[in-house]
Amino acid sequence: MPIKNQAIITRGACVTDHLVELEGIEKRYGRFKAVNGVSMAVKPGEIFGFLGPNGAGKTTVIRILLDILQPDRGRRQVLGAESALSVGDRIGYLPEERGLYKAMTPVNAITYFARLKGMKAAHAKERARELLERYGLSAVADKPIKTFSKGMAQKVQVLSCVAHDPEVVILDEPFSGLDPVNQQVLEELICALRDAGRTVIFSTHVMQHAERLCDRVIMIGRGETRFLGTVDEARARLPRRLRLTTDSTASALPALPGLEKVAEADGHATYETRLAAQQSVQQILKQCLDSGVDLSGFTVIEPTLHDVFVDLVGEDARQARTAA
Ligand SMILES: Nc1ncnc2c1ncn2[C@@H]1O[C@H](COP(=O)(O)OP(=O)(O)OP(=O)(O)O)[C@@H](O)[C@H]1O
Repeated sequence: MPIKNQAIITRGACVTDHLVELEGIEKRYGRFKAVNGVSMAVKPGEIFGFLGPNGAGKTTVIRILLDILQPDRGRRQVLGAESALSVGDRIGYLPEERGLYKAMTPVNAITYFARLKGMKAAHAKERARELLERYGLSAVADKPIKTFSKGMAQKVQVLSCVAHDPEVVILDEPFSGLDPVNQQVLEELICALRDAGRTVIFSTHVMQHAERLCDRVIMIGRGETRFLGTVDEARARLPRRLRLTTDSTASALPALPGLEKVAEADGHATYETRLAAQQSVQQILKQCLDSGVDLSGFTVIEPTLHDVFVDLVGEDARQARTAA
């Protein structure tokens, strides 16, 4: 299938190398401001993560992007168009609310959605069978969806939104409801889309998926951007930590930044300290040995995207829960 992505899109007099752009998006529901000044841009071929706790505004922003909702303020463009509706055949969208015609078979459902996006019937059916085979559903390809588990039906819905080979794929919480094996299958599908030159945007609050898949992420908390950048840039926001295991007492340890006991078992205690950006681990170990500390182990802990999420939007999540 030909790759339709254009590296550079001309929009009126303006040239942009972004497939998707949002600028200063604001949205109120009544008096409640759900989105407050979100700006972001997605480049061709990127996997881009929309991250945030429940109620952060992810679905609202995605719906604004797709012209399903109107913003109160701000500008958007998708594939060079001001309205995603005018380039709908080049977009694949998995909405947060799942829904398929239960009496249909997966082959017919995928064929139906591909035809709505402009594919010829025979080609759409061939593509449906090929996808079902590739993603482990060929044995049930001709069974009614009403006999499927929730996860199987969700896989069919994901395949329905990529069957027409869209340039941009937008998936709202695609991993929710899938077991670990099918989460892995979905990760493979997202990587296959990226390898074929497609652009994928997905929302999630499970950081491990974003950490493994995303080139860049936006973290939203209570409608506001808390972070925008690469996964490495996100992780670099937090210090590495050094974990030390010893049977010496805490008072024997040298004064280390943020030192705290994190575990105790069989006469050994484990402590953690923060490492400064360029600080050498050897230097701290030497300090310990010079102080007569009997170390039985040490580990350097790199911050994860989950740690950054908790640090940046954990408070937003707690406040949203209190307000609910
Ligand atoms: N139609 C609506 N009317 C009033 N408030 C709404 C409406 N839709 C969403 N909201 C509120 O706007 C905020 C953002 O909702 P949104 O669904 O965009 O968040 P989200 O990040 O996708 O959340 P989740 O991860 O739970 O799906 C929430 O506080 C939600 O209650």
